[in-house]
Amino acid sequence: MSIEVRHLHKRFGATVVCDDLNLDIPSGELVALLGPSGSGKTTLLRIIAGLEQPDSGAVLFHGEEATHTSVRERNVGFVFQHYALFNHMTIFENVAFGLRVRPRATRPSEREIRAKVSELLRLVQLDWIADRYPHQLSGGQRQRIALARALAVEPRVLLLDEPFGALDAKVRKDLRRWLRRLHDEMHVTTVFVTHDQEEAMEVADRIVLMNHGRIEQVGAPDEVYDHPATPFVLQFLGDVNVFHGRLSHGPGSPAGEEVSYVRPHEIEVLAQPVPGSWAAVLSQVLTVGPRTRVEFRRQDDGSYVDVELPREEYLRLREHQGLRPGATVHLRPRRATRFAQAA
Ligand SMILES: Nc1ncnc2c1ncn2[C@@H]1O[C@H](COP(=O)(O)OP(=O)(O)OP(=O)(O)O)[C@@H](O)[C@H]1O
Repeated sequence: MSIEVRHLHKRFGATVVCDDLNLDIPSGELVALLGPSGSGKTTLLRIIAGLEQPDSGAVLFHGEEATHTSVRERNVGFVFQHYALFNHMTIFENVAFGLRVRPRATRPSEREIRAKVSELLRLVQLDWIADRYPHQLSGGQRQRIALARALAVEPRVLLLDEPFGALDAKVRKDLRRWLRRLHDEMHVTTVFVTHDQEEAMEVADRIVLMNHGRIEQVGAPDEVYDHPATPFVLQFLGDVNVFHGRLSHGPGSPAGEEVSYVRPHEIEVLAQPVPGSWAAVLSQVLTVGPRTRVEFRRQDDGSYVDVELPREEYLRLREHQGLRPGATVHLRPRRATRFAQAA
């Protein structure tokens, strides 16, 4: 089921939350809505679901106008950050619920319900806890059951709002991979909201970057990371050093103020100066796992520069070049991104 969003506008009082949003989601795709808090991700998701009405604009499901159809007619499955399972029902009954409440005419038989629920519990790898109650499950297990429950009614679209937001980092990581595999098996068109760029990059086919109610860029994870359309996208997708003034680069660059962005892993640390390098003094070293983050202070203007190196590389530089706090080195950006300045 494809989803199209056309010229969507929504405001709450004076706050513009959707500012002329346009988006095409092909059938079977897994799309992440990524952006900072308040950028309008949840509102867009709720408008797609039918839980919220836009002020103007349209939502189309499979080419058909769905803007004013009810949630039920849209046949969407939801999972929220804190998905309330029914505590007095077993896991099996929780997953079966959506099928049991169907009108008699479309309700599957008891045998079909049993087969369907067992299949879904196997799919989320929790068939062995069918007889337990929600309070006997971990947070991660509960979210997997929430997904199984959403999938039971065979939704045309799956909408997930920060589904792993309340879980700890390790469980989140496991569930991301699991969601990706599940999606590859099911191919249900899925839209999921996150403010975590790593989660979006790891899970999604395409990322929709939102900022202040607008879409800044839509693209595959590599595409948005390697070719960010705006400074916002570049800064949101990872740490970056911002340099004002000219960096050394070929002739023909425009005169006047220029802003360049260089990611910490795109800076070389050299013992000797080369054209375009800056002398800098090492001020701090921080190692987290396999990566070492080194903070330098430029000698020319006193600004700070973050450099990230593989830990082994840092240890080698420390051993052979005396790279430790107080040492002077030369830094050269390997790659810089610049944006055309608004006139
Ligand atoms: N029902 C509402 N009434 C009034 N303002 C609202 C309502 N829902 C959302 N807003 C406002 O709209 C803006 C966008 O909210 P939304 O929840 O869509 O953003 P978000 O990107 O999902 O943020 P978060 O990641 O914090 O959930 C916010 O400023 C929010 O306060």
